[in-house]
Amino acid sequence: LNEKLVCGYPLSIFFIVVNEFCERFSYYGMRAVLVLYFKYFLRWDDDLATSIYHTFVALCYLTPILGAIVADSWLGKFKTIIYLSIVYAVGQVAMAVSAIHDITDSDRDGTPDSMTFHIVLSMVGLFLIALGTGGIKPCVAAFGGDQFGEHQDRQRRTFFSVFYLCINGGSLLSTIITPVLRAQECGIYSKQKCYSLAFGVPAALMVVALVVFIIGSGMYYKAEPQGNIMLDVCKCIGFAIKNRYRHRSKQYPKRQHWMDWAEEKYDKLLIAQIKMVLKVLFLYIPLPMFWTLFDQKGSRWTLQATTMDGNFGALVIQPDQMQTVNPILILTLVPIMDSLIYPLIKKCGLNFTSNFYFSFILSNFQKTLPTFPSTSQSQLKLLNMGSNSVTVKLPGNDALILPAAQVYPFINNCNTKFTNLLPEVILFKSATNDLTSKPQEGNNAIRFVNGMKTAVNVSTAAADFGLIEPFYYSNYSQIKNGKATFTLRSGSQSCEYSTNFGFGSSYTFFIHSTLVFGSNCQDSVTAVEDIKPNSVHMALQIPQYFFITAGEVMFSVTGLEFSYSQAPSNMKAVLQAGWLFTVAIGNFIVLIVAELAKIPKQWAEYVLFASLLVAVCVIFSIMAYFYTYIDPTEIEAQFKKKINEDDEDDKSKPGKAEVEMVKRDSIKCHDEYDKATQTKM
Ligand SMILES: C[C@H](N)C(=O)N1CCC[C@H]1C(=O)O
Repeated sequence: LNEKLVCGYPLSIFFIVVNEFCERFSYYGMRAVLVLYFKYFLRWDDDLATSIYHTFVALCYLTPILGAIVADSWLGKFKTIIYLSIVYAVGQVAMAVSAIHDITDSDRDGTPDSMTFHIVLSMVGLFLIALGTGGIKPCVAAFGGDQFGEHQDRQRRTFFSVFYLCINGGSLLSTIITPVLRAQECGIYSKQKCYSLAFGVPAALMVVALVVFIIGSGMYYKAEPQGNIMLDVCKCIGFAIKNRYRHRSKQYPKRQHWMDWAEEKYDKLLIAQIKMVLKVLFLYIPLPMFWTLFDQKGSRWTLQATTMDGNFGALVIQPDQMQTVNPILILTLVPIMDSLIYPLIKKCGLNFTSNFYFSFILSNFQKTLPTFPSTSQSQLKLLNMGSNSVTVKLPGNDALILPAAQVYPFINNCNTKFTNLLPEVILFKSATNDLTSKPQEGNNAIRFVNGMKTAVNVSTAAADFGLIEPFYYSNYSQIKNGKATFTLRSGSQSCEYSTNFGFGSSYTFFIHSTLVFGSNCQDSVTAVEDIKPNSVHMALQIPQYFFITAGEVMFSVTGLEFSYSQAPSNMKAVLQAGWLFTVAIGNFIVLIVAELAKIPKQWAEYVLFASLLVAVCVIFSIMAYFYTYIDPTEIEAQFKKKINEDDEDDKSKPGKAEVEMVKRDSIKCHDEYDKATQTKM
C-alpha cells in the first residue's frame, strides 16, 4: 500500500488528520454561533432558531449517504473529498457574506434593510455546508482507513482514535474562538457584533483543510470506485424481496437468509456483501437514542446552563461555553482509554463486547423563578418613599404596614381600583413590561424607577437607561455578572450607585424622592429582586458531561473503526454514512420530542429521554452479544477465488455437469461464509 512509513504509520494519514482537524474547526466554529446569528442578526424567535438549527445539524448527518454513494460508485473517495470541500468552502464564504450588515444597510442605521437577502444567502450557504461537510465526512474517515494494509489492524485502530482526537481538538478550539470573534464589533458604516468574522475564520480554515488535503495527494492510496454499487445493491435487495414473495408457498424450500432469494439473478459475492452491510445496519437501529441525548448539549443543556451560576473563581464561564467540556473530556479520556483502560480490560480477559452509556438526570433548576401573574392578573409594587412607615389598605386586602424606603410586591386582579393612597406611596403597576423569564445568556435584566420630581438619566459603562421621567420607569438593560456602577444624572449634578450581580437575575431599582446629588447615592436607591440570581452552580453539569462523554468515547470512537472494519471493500464509505445517519436520526428525535412535542415539565422530558436510553442500552447489549465479527477481506477473497476457479473450469470443461458443479461449489462457498460469520466476537 503506502511506501512512506513513519513509526509504522503511513505518512499520508498526517494530511488526513490535519484536514479533519481544520474541517471540524470550520464546522463546529460556525455551529457555535449559528443560533445567536439566527436570533440576533436575522431576528428569528427562539423556537424558529432552535428548529432550523437542529434541522441543519440533522441535514449535515443525512448528506453523508449522498457523498458515500458518489465516492463508492462513481468518483472515488479522493475526488469526492476535493469537489465537496470546494462546495463546503463556498457555503462558508456565503455565510460570512450573509452576515455583513453593511451590504443592505443603505440608510446606515446599523440594521440590514433587506433581511430577505441575508436570509436567502445564509440558507443557501447552510445548504452548501450541509452538502459539503456531510458529503466528505464518511469519505475522509474511510479514506484514512484505506491507507492501512491488511496487517495493520492495530495501527488502523490507533488512527481512528487520533482521528477522533483531531475532530475534538478542532471542535474545542473553534468553540472557544468563534464566540470571541462574534463578540467583537465590526462594520463599515456602523459597528455591530461581528458574525461575518465568526463565519469568515471557519471559511478560511475550510480552505486550509482543502489545501492540506491536496498537498498530500501524491502519497495517498486511492482505491478505485467499483461502478454504481448502490444501484446494484438496491436492485439486488428488491429482487430478493420480490422473489421471496413469489415463492411464498410452502412447497418451496426455505433458504438460510432472505437475501439468498436473489441468487437466481445476482452474483454471490454481491449477495454476501449486502448481507455484511445489512447485519451492521441492523445493529445500528438503537443507536440514534444516544445521539438524541448527546445533541441536547447544544440546546437543552445550554439553556439549563443559563439558569445556573457560572462563576468558577478566576474564570467566569458563559452558558454556551459549557459545551467545550465535551471536547476537553474527549481529549483527556481517549488517551486514557486507549493506553490504560482497554489494555487492562484485555489483560483481565474480559469480553468487552458492548459499551454501556449512562445519562444523568438533573432536576429542574429553574427554582429561582418567582410566581408570575397570570393573564388576568397584574403585578403591583408599593414603594414607601417617605421616612416613616405607613399603613396601606388596598381593596380586598388586609391593611399592611409598609416600612420607610421599602417595596412591597404583590399580585392582584387587573380590574381592582386603588384609591386614597398616601402621597409618599408609589403604586407601581407594570404588568405588560415585567420580565417573565430568566434573562438570556446568564445576564441580569435591570431597570430603574424614578421616584423623584425631576427627570433622571441613568447609565453604566455597559448600558444606557436614558432619561427617566418622574414617577416613570426605564426599559430593561442587560448587565453582566460582577460589580456594576451606575451614574445617576440630573442636569449638571450626578452621583454613583454600585452593586454586585450574579447570573440570571432581574432587579428593579427605585430612586428615592429624597436623593441628594453630589454625594454617594448608595442609600437613596432601593433594589427590589424580581428574579433571584441563579443559585445552582454550573459545575453540577460536569458529571452529566462526564458520563455522556465517557459513553461517547466507548461507543463513538469504536463505532467509527467498527463501521470501517465490518464493511465490504466496495461499501466502506457507505457504512460510515450509515453510522453518521444514526446521528441525523438522533437530531430528528430531539426536534420532534423536544421542540415540537413540548413536554411541559423539563424534568419529565429528561426522565423520558433517560428511560428510553436505558431501554435502548439493554436492547443494544443483547444485539451486540449475538453479533458475530466477520473479516470482509477474507470472505471476499474466498468468493473471488471461487469465481476465478469457476471461470477456469468453464473455459476448459464446458457442459451441463460443470454448471451443476459450479452451483454446488457456490453453495459450499456460501456455507463457508455462514460458518465464518458464526464465530462470536
Ligand atoms: C464533538 C463530538 N465530541 C464529536 O466528536 N462528534 C459528535 C458527532 C460525531 C462526532 C463528529 O464527528 O463530529
